Amino acid sequence: MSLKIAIQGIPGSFHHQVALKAYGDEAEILPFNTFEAVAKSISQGEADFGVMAIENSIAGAILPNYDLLDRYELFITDEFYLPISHQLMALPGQQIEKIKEVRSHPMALLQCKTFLAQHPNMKQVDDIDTATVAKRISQEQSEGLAAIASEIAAEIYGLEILARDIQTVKSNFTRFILLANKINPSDEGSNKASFKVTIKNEQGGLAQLLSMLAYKGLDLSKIQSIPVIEKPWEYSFFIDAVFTNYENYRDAMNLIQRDFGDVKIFGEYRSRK
Ligand SMILES: O=C(O)C(=O)C[C@]1(C(=O)O)C=C[C@@H](O)C=C1
Repeated sequence: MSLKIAIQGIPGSFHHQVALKAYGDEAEILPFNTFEAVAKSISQGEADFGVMAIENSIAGAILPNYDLLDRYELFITDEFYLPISHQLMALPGQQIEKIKEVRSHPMALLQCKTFLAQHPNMKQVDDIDTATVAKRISQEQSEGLAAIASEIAAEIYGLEILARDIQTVKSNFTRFILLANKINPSDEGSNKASFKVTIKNEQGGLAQLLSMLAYKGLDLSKIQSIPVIEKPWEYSFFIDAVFTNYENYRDAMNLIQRDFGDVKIFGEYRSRK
């Protein structure tokens, strides 16, 4: 029986590409319009796994997805870095000067900010995902409308590329997390963990926490503060850390719980960078 994989988006979207690369062409893809619906599908066990973008090298973190990970009690089983190239596409035969509106996923529009600033005649509109816009343009034969999406989306939906590689810098990556509603069955090769620490707001508290993590040999690849919504102006810290010694990493987790505050571990997996 093939695995059911929840994603936000349709064939041709970047999530769809990651799902096939990570789980194989045999996977059954469950497409959703929102990240929240993806999280719900995984937590209820409808999907075996899910794919969720968490961070892009140009546009930064997708903050609401940290909250979904936490609120739906999901676990990170792996990560995936996809190189992202964006193409401006429209119906065949359209001229770039005649494009009045460009639609895409908000993260994709952000990654093409410099190009879009050079084309002020194009009104920018957020949409569900990159490929959905390409599909709609094709189905409705919309003139004067362009999508920002992948080359694969242009091929699938029969659109013509009007401008290539329009992301602000050529080397552009999105980090995706692979999610399940159960913890990773202990992977001997784990050398990375994602966890949330909620500490009291005391002078030097965060500095001491970071020193302890460094002392225990944890190399932080990301730290993201997220508001604790029940307590205005208090924050949790979502941390990704790489380690070489599993025992030292476990010690660090125990020390956080003993001396600093609450720690919630989202997953231990292999670093793919
Ligand atoms: O719209 C898509 O194709 C997506 O897969 C979404 C998404 C994102 O959520 O960041 C994925 C990768 C790119 O960073 C741009 C958009």
